[in-house]
Amino acid sequence: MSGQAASPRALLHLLYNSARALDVVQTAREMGLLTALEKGPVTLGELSTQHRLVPGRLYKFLDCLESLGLVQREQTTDALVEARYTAAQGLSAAAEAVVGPHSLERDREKYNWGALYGHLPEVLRGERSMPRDSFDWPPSTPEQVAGFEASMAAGLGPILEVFRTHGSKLWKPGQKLLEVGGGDGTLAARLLEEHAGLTVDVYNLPSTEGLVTHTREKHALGGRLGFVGGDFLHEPLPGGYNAISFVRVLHDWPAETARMLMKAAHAALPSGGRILICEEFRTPERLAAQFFWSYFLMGVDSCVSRLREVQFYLKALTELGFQQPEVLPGPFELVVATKA
Ligand SMILES: C[S@@+](CC[C@H](N)C(=O)[O-])C[C@H]1O[C@@H](n2cnc3c(N)ncnc32)[C@H](O)[C@@H]1O
Repeated sequence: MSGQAASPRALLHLLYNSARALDVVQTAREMGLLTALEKGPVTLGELSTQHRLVPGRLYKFLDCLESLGLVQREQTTDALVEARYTAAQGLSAAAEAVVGPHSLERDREKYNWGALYGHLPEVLRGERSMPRDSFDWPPSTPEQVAGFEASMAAGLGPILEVFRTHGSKLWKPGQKLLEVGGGDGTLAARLLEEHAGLTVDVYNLPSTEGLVTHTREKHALGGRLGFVGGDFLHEPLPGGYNAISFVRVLHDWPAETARMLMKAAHAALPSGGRILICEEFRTPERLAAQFFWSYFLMGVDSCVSRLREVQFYLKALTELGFQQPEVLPGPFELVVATKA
């Protein structure tokens, strides 16, 4: 794949055809064509025989995928059936994540984005916002709290993976973690299942206590999964922990608040205690994955929701006196630093 961005005009043509483009991608996924293409190169002849498809029609179908930049074609003769195709590595996994049955995008559709759709001039002028009964930040009604935390838990996959990859380096038996803004406790529960000697307290707004209780019961975790109700904007973080984590929390707040929270963690940790920060650090691909929220949150001023470069955190942690800030690799990176 060239990896080059489409020209503005090409991109706009594709955007205009987005419903049809999705139909093509979904069909390719469902018919197993993406997997075959990813194992490629494969010729049009082979692909149409394997899947019992009409070569001339499949060629046009593959033109659609090629225009989207999802496959590359080599054509050295005039014979259509000899055209050879290769898909971008990771295409099947990407299609699964974005258009598959458990797609994050599908989950986002339940939010009332239609309240802004077609009204962006008023939204941008500050004359129209997301109705608070549709979405409030932080979530206010019990339904909003439960719906929001369930959405967050559904998107934990890449986070669980980075924690799993570095688990043996991160945790020692007997350690206690404070999971700040820890949602319904799903991440905490998964960490507890993987690390027998660990205990975790979720620190979250008091309104989420019932959700964490439910998670504790669902995973049969007893006293290993605790809950500390509080509001980190108005109270210090509690002490007594070896590590404090912020997972998809700091990016919701302006830089000053994010720094204030890292400072609160520094104050609460003992010497040798660690801060862990995991969220989507800003890259072009992640900005694209964030498109829905960039759009939706135009109507919600109380939620800053910005993807920050990882350097922001490394600099802030060093300035606060944390030592050896390190970026552990993974589908979302994990920043870890130690209090001197
Ligand atoms: C974007 S969610 C992330 C949830 C979870 N860490 C995850 O990644 O799935 C932000 C979390 O911060 C919590 N939160 C928001 N404002 C808070 C506050 N003032 N004090 C404590 N927690 C807060 C929310 O309730 C929510 O659980």
